[in-house]
Amino acid sequence: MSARSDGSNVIPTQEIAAKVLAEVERSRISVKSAVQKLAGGFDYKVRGSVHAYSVETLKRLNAIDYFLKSTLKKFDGLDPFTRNLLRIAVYEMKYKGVHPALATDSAVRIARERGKASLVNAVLRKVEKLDIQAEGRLKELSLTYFHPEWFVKYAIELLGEDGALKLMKANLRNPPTYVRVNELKGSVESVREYLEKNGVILEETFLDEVFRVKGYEKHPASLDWHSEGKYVIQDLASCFVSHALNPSPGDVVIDLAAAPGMKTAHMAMLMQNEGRIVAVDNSPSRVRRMRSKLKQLGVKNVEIKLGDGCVFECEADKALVDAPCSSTGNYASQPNVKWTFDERKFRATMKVQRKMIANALRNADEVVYATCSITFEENEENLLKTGAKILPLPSPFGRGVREFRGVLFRDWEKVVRSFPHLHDTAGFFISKLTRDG
Ligand SMILES: C[S@@+](CC[C@H](N)C(=O)[O-])C[C@H]1O[C@@H](n2cnc3c(N)ncnc32)[C@H](O)[C@@H]1O
Repeated sequence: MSARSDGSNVIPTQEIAAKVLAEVERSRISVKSAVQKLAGGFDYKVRGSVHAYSVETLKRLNAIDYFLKSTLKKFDGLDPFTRNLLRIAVYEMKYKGVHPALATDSAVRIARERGKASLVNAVLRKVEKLDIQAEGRLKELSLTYFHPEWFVKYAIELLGEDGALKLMKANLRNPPTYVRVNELKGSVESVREYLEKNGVILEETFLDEVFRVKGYEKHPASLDWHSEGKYVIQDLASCFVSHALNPSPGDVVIDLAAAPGMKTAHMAMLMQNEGRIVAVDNSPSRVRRMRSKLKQLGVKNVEIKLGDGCVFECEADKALVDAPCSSTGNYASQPNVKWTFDERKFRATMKVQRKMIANALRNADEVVYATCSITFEENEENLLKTGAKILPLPSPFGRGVREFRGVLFRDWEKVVRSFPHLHDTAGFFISKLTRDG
């Protein structure tokens, strides 16, 4: 822990969180990676508190920036640290329940070292007196529920107003934590016993190897067996994806968007480390992460390939396309995506998704196509456009969308959807395909 220059020993959570947000903005890395990079030397409680400050601020970015832009015309032109320090202070005074004078004082103290104390003080004193005055229903919902206007409109069309509001509220909660036992390294019973002995309260799910964490003294990710790869933290709907493909020990499986390897590792476990999985991804840094993750988890039947999943060739029995997507089902754990995914990225991503589906069907007889997106276009409509034959999947969650904006999807009862507000999971779409005819 570094002492402050004024001699106090207070850990400057706001200061580190402002640095984390500036880093997320600059290098587009996740909050988790930025916290690791900038607060890795602090104990897990400090890291947890910096993470919470950063994530909670990011979740409400549109409303926080509304206050700041109403007060300071040149807000976007500020240096990244000061801009994000102001955001943290506004989060504290408007949404965290910190007394405005206290939030302002701590921000001003931090800004003083950088010669920005009077600016920060003046802005925050004005913000304190401001309320949101939204014009129109969409804008009002957007600023009240902290989602972009286009998403509010889209979610209302897809789910009705009641469903959309419930989804947006669920996106603001901390996502539930699920633990998946890695049976390549330990039995379900031994891991369960270990976690319970360490004060983790577990609840069974419909999958034998997955538990929901109901409470803990220390977060399961901070315990030794997690570093030893005996279990991973993985969303329940994400775990269902590998079961949907149902790989057997003798199979050859191709995973066309594999990094960082959570589902590859799960499939390796279901295959008891036998057969062969070819795991492809086009991101060198994510492939590096996958390599070390698979090693940590004791996975031995995987060939890792840096390549383009849209064209990669490998004859296989089964293929998984866990496609790059808008992450609209993952806003609870990745709130920064809400503010960065635009129309151009949507179009480019959907093109990749369709190419990957077509390539998977060229290489394998059975394909599972999954996304963590809630949009009809990335899911049901993509399947219509690729002309694949859809095989029925059992659903532990809900079913697909039958019709959206005049497009009919007849096979809606064969595919699976999960939603944060309905199933306490990320929003996933999961489907099983084969070649037509
Ligand atoms: C949803 S993530 C995959 C998560 C992974 N299946 C898991 O369970 O850990 C999508 C992945 O697709 C990769 N990707 C994007 N475009 C690609 C392409 N053209 N070829 C291969 N991989 C691609 C991204 O780098 C990212 O790792």
